[in-house]
Amino acid sequence: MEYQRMIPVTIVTGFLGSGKTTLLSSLIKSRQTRRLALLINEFGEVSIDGALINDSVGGDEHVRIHDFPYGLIAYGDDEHFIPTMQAIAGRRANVDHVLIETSGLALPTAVMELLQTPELAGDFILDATLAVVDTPLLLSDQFDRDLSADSPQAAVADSVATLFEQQLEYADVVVLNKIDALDEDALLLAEQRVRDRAPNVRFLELAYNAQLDIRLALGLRLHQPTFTTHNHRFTPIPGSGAPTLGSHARLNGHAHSGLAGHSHGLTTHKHFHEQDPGWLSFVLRSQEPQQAETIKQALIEVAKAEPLLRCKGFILFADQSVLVQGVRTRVTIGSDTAKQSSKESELVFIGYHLNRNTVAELLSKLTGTAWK
Ligand SMILES: Nc1nc2c(ncn2[C@@H]2O[C@H](COP(=O)(O)OP(=O)(O)OP(=O)(O)O)[C@@H](O)[C@H]2O)c(=O)[nH]1
Repeated sequence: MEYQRMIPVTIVTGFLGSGKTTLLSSLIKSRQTRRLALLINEFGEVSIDGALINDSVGGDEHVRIHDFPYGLIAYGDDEHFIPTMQAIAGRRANVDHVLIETSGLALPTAVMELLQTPELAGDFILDATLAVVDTPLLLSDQFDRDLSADSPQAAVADSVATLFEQQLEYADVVVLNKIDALDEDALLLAEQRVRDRAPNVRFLELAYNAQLDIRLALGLRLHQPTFTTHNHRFTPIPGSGAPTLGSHARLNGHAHSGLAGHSHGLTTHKHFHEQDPGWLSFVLRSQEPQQAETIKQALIEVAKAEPLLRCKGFILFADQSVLVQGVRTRVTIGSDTAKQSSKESELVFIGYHLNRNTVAELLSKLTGTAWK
């Protein structure tokens, strides 16, 4: 039988808004000669990430994007994942690496399992699973449980913490992101918090401005059958100027052997998070032009008042549509403008038991414009 090269797959996971798409965009820019296929999965019904990555690709024929809105990649009810992967396998001569961005509410296990099914196992091999962490949120206890009361807020915190911990648990590599304003002590504390939650993580990497050296992200071969027990070493990026974490020595010596696959009992795990009906996403639209500062403050107020974890989309100002990104109460109005002119603002909201009418009313009141 003719030998067929297995195509390596990297899964990029991480909680809502941790910076997966931004990180992938920067990886694409540093791809050099690698030919990439990207599968982008979002929880919301409107694909924002796919559009942003498409902008980064800018017509590069060696990078192909496959968009999966609706957030349910790799579940039984997703009929596109296996055919898409098979089509990628069909053009294997032109694909060096597959990157899969899961939705911020997904565990990577569903994808990991599917890679082992008969339809895909002969063509793909898991390279590594990366979990991207919003480090400032980790440091401000936003992924901690609220043990103080049996309240709706505690339920949100509990659901967030569970998901966050499990994303870390299944990761080979944890990427500390959004660290541009953090000092060494803060980084060490963040490392400790990750290790407390996920002692088996093999690598911890630092992404300044959502940039990761591509050699630390792709081609890690952490799941190759030929791997035998060995020590890992952390090698600082040459010339990057990035400080190393003081305790990187502890990253060495995490022993694994044989197949080196995850021993997390994948088949027994119920992927309940994406099926947890508490997590909701909806889109609100407005036809009236918005004011930048007003909409920004309004979104911050909504995030303070309601269980809103993420919002993103394009806002129509007087003469153009501009990207808006909200991660909890941190809202930024970007410099990116929509490629296609739009006659309305369109925002995706994601939250836990988030009420659409309440958000629409609040946003309408705070902006003095109709949102529905
Ligand atoms: N300051 C700073 N902001 C960042 C960094 N990485 C990402 N962001 C911002 O964080 C927000 C969310 O980034 P995304 O890349 O869309 O996050 P995501 O994980 O893909 O989000 P979801 O797909 O919705 O889960 C955006 O406003 C980014 O500009 C970083 O390293 N530093």
